[in-house]
Order: sequence, then C-alpha cells, then structure tokens
Amino acid sequence: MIGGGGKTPALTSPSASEELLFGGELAYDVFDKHDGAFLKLGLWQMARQFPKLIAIGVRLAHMADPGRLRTVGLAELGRGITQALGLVAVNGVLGHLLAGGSTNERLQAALPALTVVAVTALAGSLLRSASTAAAGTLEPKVQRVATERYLALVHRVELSAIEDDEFHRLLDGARFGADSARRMIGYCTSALNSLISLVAAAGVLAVLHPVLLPLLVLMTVPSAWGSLTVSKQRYISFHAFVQHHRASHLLAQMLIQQEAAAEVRVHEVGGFLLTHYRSMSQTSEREQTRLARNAARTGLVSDAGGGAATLLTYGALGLLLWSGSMDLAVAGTAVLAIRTGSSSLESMVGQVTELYGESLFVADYERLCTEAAVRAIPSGGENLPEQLDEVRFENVTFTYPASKGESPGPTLRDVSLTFPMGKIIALVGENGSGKSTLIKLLSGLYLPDEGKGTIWWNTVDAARADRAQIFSRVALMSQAFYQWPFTFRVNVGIGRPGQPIDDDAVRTAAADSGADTVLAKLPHGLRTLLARGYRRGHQISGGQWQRVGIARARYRQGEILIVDEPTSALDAVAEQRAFDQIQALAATGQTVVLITHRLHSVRHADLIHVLKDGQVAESGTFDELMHPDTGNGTFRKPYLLQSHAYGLPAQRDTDAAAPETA
Ligand SMILES: Nc1ncnc2c1ncn2[C@@H]1O[C@H](COP(=O)(O)OP(=O)(O)OP(=O)(O)O)[C@@H](O)[C@H]1O
Repeated sequence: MIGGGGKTPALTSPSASEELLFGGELAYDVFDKHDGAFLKLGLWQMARQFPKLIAIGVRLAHMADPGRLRTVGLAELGRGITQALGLVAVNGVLGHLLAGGSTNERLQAALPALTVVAVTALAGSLLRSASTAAAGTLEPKVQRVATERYLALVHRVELSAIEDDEFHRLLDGARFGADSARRMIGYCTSALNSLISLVAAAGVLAVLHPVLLPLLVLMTVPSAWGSLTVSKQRYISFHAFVQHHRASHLLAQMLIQQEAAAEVRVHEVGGFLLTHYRSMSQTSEREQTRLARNAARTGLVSDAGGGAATLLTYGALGLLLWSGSMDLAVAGTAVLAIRTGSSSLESMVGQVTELYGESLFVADYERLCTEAAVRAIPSGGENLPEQLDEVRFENVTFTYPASKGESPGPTLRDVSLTFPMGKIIALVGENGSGKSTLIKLLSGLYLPDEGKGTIWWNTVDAARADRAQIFSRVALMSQAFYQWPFTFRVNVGIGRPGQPIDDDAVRTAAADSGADTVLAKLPHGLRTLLARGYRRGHQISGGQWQRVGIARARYRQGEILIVDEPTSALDAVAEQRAFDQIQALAATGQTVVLITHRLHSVRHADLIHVLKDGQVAESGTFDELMHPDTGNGTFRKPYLLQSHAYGLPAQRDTDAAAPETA
C-alpha cells in the first residue's frame, strides 16, 4: 500500500530481459532518496505542501507572460463572482415563484431576479472566453520558458553531472515537469473557478442554514482522499519506473535507428530486440495493472464514503423540512446550492488532484534546476596568462564519480607531465590507460580530485581559473566528436559558434584537415546536409567524418589543438596527409596534443608521454624513448612490434643509432 504511508511500492522483480540486457533491475527505490521524503507525508501535510507547489507553476507563468496571467486570474475571479450572483438571483427567483399571488404576479415579481440570472450567465460566458483565450496563449509560453530555463542550466553543468545516472533521473522527471507546467495553467484556472463557485455556493448555504455547510465539505472529503491517493501512487510509480521506461524506449529506437539498421538486418537482431521489448513492456503493463487495481480499490472506498456523506446531507435537509425549520423555497435553493456546491467541489477535487500530480513533476523540475545550478561549471575565476608557456600536471590524481553501489579507483594516479606550448606533444598508451581522461582534464572538463594534485597554466591553478577561458584556449577533436546533423558549413563553423560562419575560413580549415576532398564531392557544397533521413540529406563515411571533425577543431583556432585518434578511420594516404598537416601546423607555432595508437605517427612529436594504468610510464623525445639507455621499453616494445608488423622504419628516418629490438 502506498496511499499515506512511506513504503516502497511493490515493484515487480527484474525481468529476465532486464537481467540479460542491463545486468539487473532498472527500477528505482524512490524512498531511498531525500527528494522522495515529501511523498511520505499524509493528506494533511500534502495539502500544506500544495500552495508551495502551485506557487512554482504561477512563478513560471509570471516569468512567461505576466499580463496574460493577470487576465486569466481576473477573468476567473469575475466568473466566480457572476456565478455567486447568479445563485443568489436564482434564490430570489424561487422565492418569488413559490410565494403567494397569481402566476402572473409571481412571474412579474421574479422578473428582475430573472434578468440578473441572464446577465450573470452572459457575463460568465464572456469572461470564460477571455480566460480561455489568455490561457491558450499563456500555456505554450510557459512550456517554452520552463524548457528554455532548464536547458540553459543543464548545458552548463559539469560533465560529471551529465554522466551521473541520478542526475539523469532528475532530467527525465524535469522533461515531464516542463510539460506539466504548461498543463498546470489549465488545471489552475479550472480549480480557481471551481473554488470561487464553491465559495459562492457555500456562502449561500451558510445563509440558508449553517448545518448544511460542514455537510457539503463532508461529502467531498472521501473523493478528495481517493483522488490524491491515486495521484500519489501514479507519481511514485513513474519515478520508480523512469529508467525502465527509458530502456524500453531505447530498445524500440534501436529497431528503427539508422546506426543499427545494418546489424539489425544482417545479424537478425530485430527479433531479439523485439522479444525483449515485449518482455520489458509486459513488466510495465504489470505495474499499470497493479496501479489500476489499487485505483479501483481506492475508488470503491472513496465512493462508499462519499455516498454515506450525501445520504447524511439530504437526510439532514429532509429533517429540517419535516421539523419546519426550513420552508420549501429555501429548501429548493438549498438543493440547488448543494448540487452546485458539490459539483464544484467534485470538479475542484478533480482539478486539484490533476494539479497536484502535475505539480509534483514541476517540483522535480525545480529540483533539477536547483541541482543544475549547484553542479554548474563555476563562472569567473582567475584569468589565464596572456602568454602561455606550458600547461603542467603536478601529481594529479583523478577518480570518476561513483555509480550507484560502486566505488571506482582512480583512473589517473599521481600524474606529472608538461605540455609545452608551440610543440607537438603525443600521448600514447594501451587501451584504457587514461589518455582520453587526461585530455578531458587538460581541456577543463574535469578537475583533479580534491587536494590531489594541480594543473598549472603557467602559474594559474586550473581549479581556480576561469573555466570559460580554459575552454576558449582549447580546440578538441575527441574520439567521440559529434556528427551534427547539419550542413557541412555548420559542421565546421560550429567550432566557433559565437560568430557568424566565415565560408573562406571553413574552406581553409577543410584544406588544412583533408576535408577539402570530402567537400569537393558533396552535391551542394558547403550547403550539403550531412544527415541521412532528412530531405537533401547526404551520408559521408566514417573517415570523411573524421576529416570534418579535424576541420572543425582547426576552424576553432584554439591555442591548444587536441586531436584524439585523428586517423583511426583514415586510409593510408589521408593518414599521411593528416600528419603532414599536423606537422605543418606545429611549424606555425600551433600547439598540438596528439593521441594515437599508430606509434610511427609520433616519430616527429617534440615530446611523447607514455601512459600505463593511469600513470606516466615514461616521457621524452622519440629518440630518448627508443634508446635502451634512456627509455624503459614501454614505448619501444610496442613500437617495434608495430614496425615489424607493418614493415615501417624501426627508427626515426634520420636516426643512425639502431635501437634494441626487444
Ligand atoms: N565517463 C567515464 N566514467 C567512468 N569511467 C570512465 C569514463 N570514461 C573512461 N572511464 C574509465 O577510465 C579508464 C581510462 O579510460 P580512457 O578513455 O581515458 O582510456 P584511453 O587511454 O583513452 O583508452 P583508449 O585508447 O581505448 O581510447 C577506463 O578504465 C574507463 O573505463
């Protein structure tokens, strides 16, 4: 039972598909997180939380369009007042109609009140249309403002936050939060309207007989309890299953996405994925069935309570009539007021329940915005030196943030090395030795573990420096460089996104990186869209993309050009050309940090750092590393292996000293 208690929902145990594909259960225990704490609250506390949640939505609406928000509020207030006046006028009409005299006289006496009924109905309808028009304009604006706000915050968070699955859970919730903020407007206006007409009916009832008022409230308590309980259960279930939903969606996507299309067909992966998609969906369906059963049970209990309260109310009314404490005209108005009041209450409870459900997602959204602000890359800090001589790692240790239930060891341990400016510095080492991680630290994407080493930009500590300045000094062509589904021009020009794209500079960068030959074959030149699946879309190969990636990094004109595996997908000619160009760049004073597994490509580097298991195994020039007296073999041995395998020179072209063939 989840209703008012704080227990975890009875989640279905992990399916065989979850075990096989994802290595275990994907559901979350929402109560092991501090942010689920308010879900442990009972109805009364929930009611007290409610204004705070509404305030979040209203604040967003105010940010989006204060004028329209005012219009909606005033129009709804006006509608409530017209309804109250209408009800009072109906009381007048009934009073006159049930009084003594001829039908004609009674009708004539009732005429002014009847006119008030008609005028209030007309005014109510005009106000409703004003509210509908304003709310219709306000809603999409609220969604845009809410979405823009969280995207603006999220794109500035530290990389470690983006890689954190808890942060992703918040992100999933927040995406719904922006939609919920939009829907809240509609529910808010309806709830406000119901509240005002309820107050009107309650006011009339209180005047007619004080005992009727608490009875009216009593009639609604059971359905309020039922609706809020069901809404809370749905919310808890959503959070518990958010990762599960994401994974099912992923499976469905794999069946249709272009990247997997060939393997899906040739390896006949389609049936496999579909089976697991079905199994995962069935787990979700079981959860939906559980929710539906709970909702049905809750509904029965609340209906029984509501029925008893209604019986009590009409019984009380009958008693008042029978005992002569109320006359027939007043009883008629009372029945009308009870019906209006209870239907307003009913609708208000419905709207408030929906509003409550939506507001929980908006609260998630707020939590994400707060968390994103906390985890944002700090702005400001010390200025970097104008004239940079070197970036130096001093005893740097770095550990990736822990995934849930895991405590990873450091990926980089006690790393000390330098990147002198104006040189080619190569980073080599086995798979997983920490090269890409190291360049993420060099680029300012991560900082060393607290108190465990420093990255010096001359004499400025990167941890205290203005990170935006670090980013602006670096041009990065990482292994996972992004293939933007935009035109060739934008794919290169996005290297300097703050400025208008300069076509000549795009062509020069393309020529510098070998992407000019790619460009020459494109059907619409710079305007060619590099994305299949769109109109005019054109597909280029992996190696061609790599050249475009290098062109982008080149176009950026960063002081330090980092190229991670620039030639892994290039053919031999293109590879040679890429390295010639890197050398030519270095000759112009450009600092190049080069990561590669093709060791013969680093022969001309000014400095080579060799990593092994997250530590620096050796550093030096090619000659130093190759010489048995100065190198420890970490570089020399794999180099010689590669040179034998590919028939490449076992030494620098100009070398006279024959290295040891270990
Ligand atoms: N985002 C991450 N979160 C957690 N661990 C990571 C992350 N990225 C890399 N690692 C881990 O850090 C270690 C070093 O990875 P890294 O990518 O830096 O190696 P690399 O030397 O560049 O390898 P390769 O030559 O295969 O590209 C690996 O054990 C990897 O699992």
